[in-house]
Amino acid sequence: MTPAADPGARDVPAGGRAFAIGLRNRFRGITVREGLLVRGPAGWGEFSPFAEYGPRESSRWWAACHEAAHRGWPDPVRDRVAVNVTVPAVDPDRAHAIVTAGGCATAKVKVAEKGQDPARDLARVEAVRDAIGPAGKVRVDANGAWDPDTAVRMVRALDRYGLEYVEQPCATLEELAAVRRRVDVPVAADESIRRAEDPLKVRAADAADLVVLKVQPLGGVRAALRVAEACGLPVVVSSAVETSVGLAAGVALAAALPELPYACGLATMQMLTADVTADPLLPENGYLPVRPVRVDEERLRAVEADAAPWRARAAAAVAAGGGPAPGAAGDG
Ligand SMILES: O=C(O)CCC(=O)C1=CC=C[C@@H](O)[C@@H]1C(=O)O
Ligand SMILES: [Mg+2]
Repeated sequence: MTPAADPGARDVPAGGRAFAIGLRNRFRGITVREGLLVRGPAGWGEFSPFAEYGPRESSRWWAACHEAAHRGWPDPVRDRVAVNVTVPAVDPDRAHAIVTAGGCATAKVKVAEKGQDPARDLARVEAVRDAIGPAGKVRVDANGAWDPDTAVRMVRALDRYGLEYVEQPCATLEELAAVRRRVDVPVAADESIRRAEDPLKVRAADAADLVVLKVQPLGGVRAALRVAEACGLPVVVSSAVETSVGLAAGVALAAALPELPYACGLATMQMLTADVTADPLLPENGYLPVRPVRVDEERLRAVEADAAPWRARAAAAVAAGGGPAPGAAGDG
């Protein structure tokens, strides 16, 4: 759903509660995750667009928060969701420890970090393969940082350790398609899918074997389900590194998809140093349970931040959502 399609999504929160929670390792250039939690008749919703996102793009994040708080989600077709452990662009020892502690049969490894030597990607993926064992699955995510030649070279080199797929090796659809023709490893589109019309473009360009969908950037669970349907490609649901409140929306999407052939990127609670619930959405034996999340007042108070700037961001997002469908692409 676009924000404009749900008149209720135009309600600005009066009583939202802001949070600021540290990250265990620097991820996507940030060390603190911030956002607003809003309570409605259907439960809690999370509004946590990254700092650089303007009102138009944030309007979809607001629509997702509003859906969670005021409508709830479609019925699940499964009661648990297989997940991957997420490995930031850390040194091999740390990567090994994260995978061992993660207890998942699939690992997603960040590569192509700005300023890092490619040899560090190889060492990190080698350590991850060692930690997860020969039967485990290893996928890598370059966040669009490689040019096609570098992507082909790096994917072939990293595939020495056995890759399940490579996520967003390059920035554009044309580049993804070119890489896809030249490597045997499947290609996943992530940043290429942020708007409702994007999946059709990904298909038309033959740019990907599968797509990564995130609930907040796409404007909610129902909106993401429609994107999945329009796309016709296998879906991996991934988080935007949210509290358990935001993660629950990702789990709801994964639980409602008719097919779920890959582990999802929803085991990100362990990347944060605290949560807002007494019962965080953490994997058990590589799976997240499909269940509601109850906010714990004491835990929320321990990470609470000034809500005024966040209410202002939400108000700006609501105002921007009334216009034409948001158009700015970006990394969620
Ligand atoms: O998919 C995962 O394993 C965890 C989530 C994740 O990697 C991401 C979450 C939020 C922002 C992104 O930079 C990043 C991604 O690119 O997929
Ligand atoms: Mg990604």
